[in-house]
Amino acid sequence: SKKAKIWRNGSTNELEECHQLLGELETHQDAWPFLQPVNLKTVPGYKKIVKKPMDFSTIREKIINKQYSSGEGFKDDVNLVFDNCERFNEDNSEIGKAGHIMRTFFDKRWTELLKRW
Ligand SMILES: Cc1nnc(-c2cnn(C)c2N)n1CCCn1ccnc1
Repeated sequence: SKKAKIWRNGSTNELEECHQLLGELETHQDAWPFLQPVNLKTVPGYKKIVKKPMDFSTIREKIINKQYSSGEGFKDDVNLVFDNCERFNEDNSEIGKAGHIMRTFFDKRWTELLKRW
C-alpha cells in the first residue's frame, strides 16, 4: 500500500486534513474574493502593492503537487491570502469584510486541527 507520509510531528494525516480544510474554505459563502488569483492585468495597483499574491486555487494546486512539506506551509499560504486582502482593501469594504470573516473561520478550524495533531 502507499507508504504513509510521517509528518515532522508524527501525524500521518496532516496534509489530508489540510486538503479537507481547504475544501471548507472554498465552499464558505464569503470565499468568493479568494477562489481565483487576482487578475494582475486588470486590477490597478495590485501587482505593485501585493508582493506575493496567493489564492485558494493556487493552494489547491500546491497540495496536489505535494509542494507543502508540512501543514505549516499550508497555514502560511492561507494567512498570506488574508494578509494580502488587508493590505489592498479597506476593512469596511465588501472584500475587506469577507477577508476578516474568512480569517476568523480559518483560525478557529486551524486551532481545532492543531489540538488533534
Ligand atoms: C482578493 C482580492 N483583493 N482585492 C481584490 C480586488 C479585485 N478588484 N478590486 C477592485 C479589488 N479590490 N480581490 C479580488 C476580488 C475578486 N473578485 C471576485 C469577484 N469579485 C471580485
